Amino acid sequence: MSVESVGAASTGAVPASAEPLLSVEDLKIHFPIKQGIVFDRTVGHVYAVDGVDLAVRRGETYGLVGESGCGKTTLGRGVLRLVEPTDGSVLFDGVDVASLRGEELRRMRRRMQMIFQDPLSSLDPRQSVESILVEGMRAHGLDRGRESTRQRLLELLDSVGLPRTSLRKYPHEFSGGQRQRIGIARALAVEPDLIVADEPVSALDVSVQAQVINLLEELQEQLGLTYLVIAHDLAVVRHISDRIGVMYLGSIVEEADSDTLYREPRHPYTRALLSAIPVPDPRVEDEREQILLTGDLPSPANPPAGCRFHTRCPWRQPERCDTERPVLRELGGGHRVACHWAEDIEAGRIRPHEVEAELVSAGGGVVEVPDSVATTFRSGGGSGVAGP
Ligand SMILES: Nc1ncnc2c1ncn2[C@@H]1O[C@H](COP(=O)(O)OP(=O)(O)OP(=O)(O)O)[C@@H](O)[C@H]1O
Repeated sequence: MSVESVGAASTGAVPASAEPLLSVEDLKIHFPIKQGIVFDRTVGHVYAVDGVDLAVRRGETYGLVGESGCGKTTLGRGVLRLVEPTDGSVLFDGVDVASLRGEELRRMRRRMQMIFQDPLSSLDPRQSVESILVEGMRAHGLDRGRESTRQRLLELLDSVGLPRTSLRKYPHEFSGGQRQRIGIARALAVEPDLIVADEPVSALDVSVQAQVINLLEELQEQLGLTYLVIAHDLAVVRHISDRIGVMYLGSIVEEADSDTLYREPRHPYTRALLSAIPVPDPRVEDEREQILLTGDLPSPANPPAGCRFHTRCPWRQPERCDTERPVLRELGGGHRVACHWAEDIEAGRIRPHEVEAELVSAGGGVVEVPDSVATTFRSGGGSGVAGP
């Protein structure tokens, strides 16, 4: 079963009026770059997360997508306060996470759990499944006597579709998909409200990806969970998300409900990402236009001034794009975009530049470019974001 065979996307399940469980406001996470014999000199910063605003509603799945290195994992870790933010705030259930200390922080942490990309490296190979699951319960005072703990462990195994005989086994005795189920059971063991899932299926065979995604969706329905799902794969994000935020070099450049984002992408970067996804019908595939990005992702240690995307943008307008950083602004219906020219591009008032003399047809062949139709661009480095 491929990701394509996952049930219908869960778009629009949570009303826009629903209150946010998680609000991230102008979050910045900058890592110092140290030099010197004892690394005592700060010579710069990696601007991994550089002004992110987003809100995840209760019961919703918010998908965060972007190419490798754009800051998705750092943002997820910042939300859980596994890394200290440089600036901005993270509100969980209305409480500023940075204000919490000691017991209060520990209690808040129970309510926010993380699922990791590689279950093998996130599970201790020396611990049995029982010990992995009990550890978190014990830390949060949820192991209430031998018999009820055992009952709870069996329930957890049932809920993630693992055999009850799994308790005495060790991570290496399971397949990749089963190990991810152990990771999910470990997160569920402490009864969280929010799960941050960082590339939850990208280390798995395509054949088991859909099973794990379906499991996450079923658990959400049964337990009323809220998800922040981080992925570089647009197909995974589309199928699981109610809303999607597209990240580029430390900030969100576009946000909309899942259907709207795929139907009407308004930021040049999102347009390029979506146009890179192959269409199964070969006739449509041959004829459609593809925007392939030129150049690589700039270094987050030295991001471009103005719009972070201007160095790769086919619609760049020199003065303003090079100097003025666009804010994430509302276009209506909850669709937000950080581009000065979104309306002009949509209306065709601004045409894309011809960045190279030749075009690549989506079918792969190089074609001559008539001057007037320079909407397809030859890739200089690829987007790095996978299609379905
Ligand atoms: N602890 C750290 N110290 C210094 N730089 C870091 C640290 N953690 C991450 N970075 C840098 O921050 C940037 C964003 O990294 P991050 O892992 O958040 O991106 P990502 O979008 O999740 O990419 P990937 O999908 O490859 O994990 C990268 O340039 C990375 O090298």
